[in-house]
Amino acid sequence: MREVQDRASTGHVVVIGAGIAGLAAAHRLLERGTRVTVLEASDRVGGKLLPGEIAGARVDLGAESLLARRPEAVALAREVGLADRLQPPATATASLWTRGALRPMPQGHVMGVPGTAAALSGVLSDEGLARIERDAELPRTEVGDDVAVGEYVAERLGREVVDRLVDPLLGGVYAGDAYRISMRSAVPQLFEAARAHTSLMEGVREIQAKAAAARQTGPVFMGIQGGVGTLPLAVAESVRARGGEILTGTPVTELRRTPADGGWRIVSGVHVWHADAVIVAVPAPAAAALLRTDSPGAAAELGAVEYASMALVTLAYRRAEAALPEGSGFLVPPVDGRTIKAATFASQKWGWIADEDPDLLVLRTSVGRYGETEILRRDDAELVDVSRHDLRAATGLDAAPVASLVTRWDDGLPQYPVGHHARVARVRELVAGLPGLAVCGAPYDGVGVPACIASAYAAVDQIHGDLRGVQELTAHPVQSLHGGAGE
Ligand SMILES: CC1=C(CCC(=O)O)c2cc3nc(cc4[nH]c(cc5[nH]c(cc1n2)c(C)c5CCC(=O)O)c(CCC(=O)O)c4C)C(CCC(=O)O)=C3C
Repeated sequence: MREVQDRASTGHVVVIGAGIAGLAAAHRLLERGTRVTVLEASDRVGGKLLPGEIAGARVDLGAESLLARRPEAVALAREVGLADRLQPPATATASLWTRGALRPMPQGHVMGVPGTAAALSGVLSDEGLARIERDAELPRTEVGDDVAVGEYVAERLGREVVDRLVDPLLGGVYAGDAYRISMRSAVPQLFEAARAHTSLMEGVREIQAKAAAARQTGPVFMGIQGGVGTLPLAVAESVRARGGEILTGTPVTELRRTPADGGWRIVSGVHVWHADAVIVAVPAPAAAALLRTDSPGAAAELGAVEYASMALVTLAYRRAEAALPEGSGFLVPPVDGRTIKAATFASQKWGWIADEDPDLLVLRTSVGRYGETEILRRDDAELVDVSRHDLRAATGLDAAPVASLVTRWDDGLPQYPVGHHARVARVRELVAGLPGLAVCGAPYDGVGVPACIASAYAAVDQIHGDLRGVQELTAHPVQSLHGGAGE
C-alpha cells in the first residue's frame, strides 16, 4: 500500500461522501482552518443534486427546489457566490389530481393538515368534510413517544384528510406512506402541536399564527438559475479554492480507528489516509458498512434504515404544440389509483427554465413510492408512456414530446418510520463514543437540502470539540496524581 498523505500535526479531517452534506461539512471545516480531504465513491460530486439538460435546455434531474423557510441552503448558496442566481418559483399555486380532476391545493396547511375545513370541498367528499369538524369535540388523542402521521391525523380528522392531502405530500417528500411515517421525525411541528392541543386544527392554526407573527412571509422555496444541481458544484469549487482536496472515483473500503494516536485510517483500494477525524456523509447502508468494524452497534442501526426508490421522467415539448394548466404542478393521492405520483411543470415553475428556450415547455413526472417496486422495473420507454398517459388524463396534454429523459434514483430517499428519532439518537450516542467521528446527511435529521446542510454543520461542531480535546491533551498532557503503573 502507498501512503498518499501524511498526517498533519493536528487538524486533518477526511470527509467521506461528496453529496451536499459532505461538501457543506468540508466548506465549514475549511472556514475554520482545518485541512480537508473529501473522498467520493462515484465519479461526480453532488449526490441527489444533479444538473442536466433536455433538448438543449438546462434542467435539474434531481432535487429542483430548496426549502427557504429555514436558512441553511439559501445561506450556503450565497456563501459560494450564487446570491445573484437565487430565484423564487414563478408561481406559488399547485394542484391535486384527485376525484377525477385537477383541484387547487388548499392554502394554509401543514404537510396537508388543514387549519380549517374551508376550501377543502371538491378535494374531500361531503362525509369527509363533515368528519373533520369532529376534531373539535373528540377527546384527546395521545401521541406518546411517537406516532404515525396517518394514524394520528386519521383519528382526529378522518382518513380522507390523510388519503387525499397528507399522503400525497408525504409521497412527494419521502416517497413514503403516511401510515408508516413518524410524525415526530417527519413533521415535528405537528407533533408539538399534538402534544400541546386537543384539537389538531387548533394546533395547525397556532403554527400558522406563529409563522405569520415571525413574518415568515417570503417564498417557501427557492430555486437557482441553472439548477439546484449547480449548488454542490459551486460548493466544491469553493472547497478547492480554499485548499480542500476532493477525490471522486474513490470508494472507501475500510475505516479504522488507530487507538495508538486517537486518529483514523481510511483505505480506498491501494491508497491510505491518516486523519485526526472523519465525517461520514454517505447513505445509511454505506455508513453501516464503514462503521461495521469500530461500531457494530451503530452499523446495525444504520443497516436497518429503509430506503424508497423513485424515477423522474423529464419531458420537453414544443411550446406551440403543448399547453398546461396554471401553476407549478400537481400531486396525486395514492388512493386515486394513478401511476404517477406528481408532475412538476418545470418551465412554469422556474423563470430560468422558461428563459433557457422560450419555445420549449419542460415538465417532469415522478413515479415510485415506498414498497412500490413493480413500476420501477419497467424500462425507460414504458415509464415515458405511463407518464404521457397520466398527463393526458390529468391535463389533456396530447402532443408528442421532442425529448424525454428518465433518471432513476434507486434507494434515493431514506424512510423515517415511527421511532426513527430514537434510532438516530442511538446512532449518535454510539458514534459519540468514538472521538473524532461524526455522521451527517439525509438519514438523520431531515431529508431536505437545508436539513442535510444543518446536520453537516452539527457534525463539524462535534468534530471540532473532539479535535480541540486532542490538541489540548497534546499541549498540556494530563499529569497523573497517582504515579504511573511502573512505579
Ligand atoms: C424533499 C422534499 C421536501 C422537503 C424539503 C425540506 O424539508 O427541505 C418537500 C417539501 C414540500 N413539498 C411541497 C409541495 C409539493 N411538492 C411537490 C413535489 C415533490 N416534492 C418532493 C420532495 C420534497 N418536497 C418530490 C420528490 C416531489 C416530486 C416531484 C418532483 O421532484 O419534481 C409538489 C408537486 C409539484 C409542484 O407543484 O412543484 C408540491 C405541490 C410542500 C408544501 C408547500 C406548501 O406549503 O404549499 C412542502 C413543504
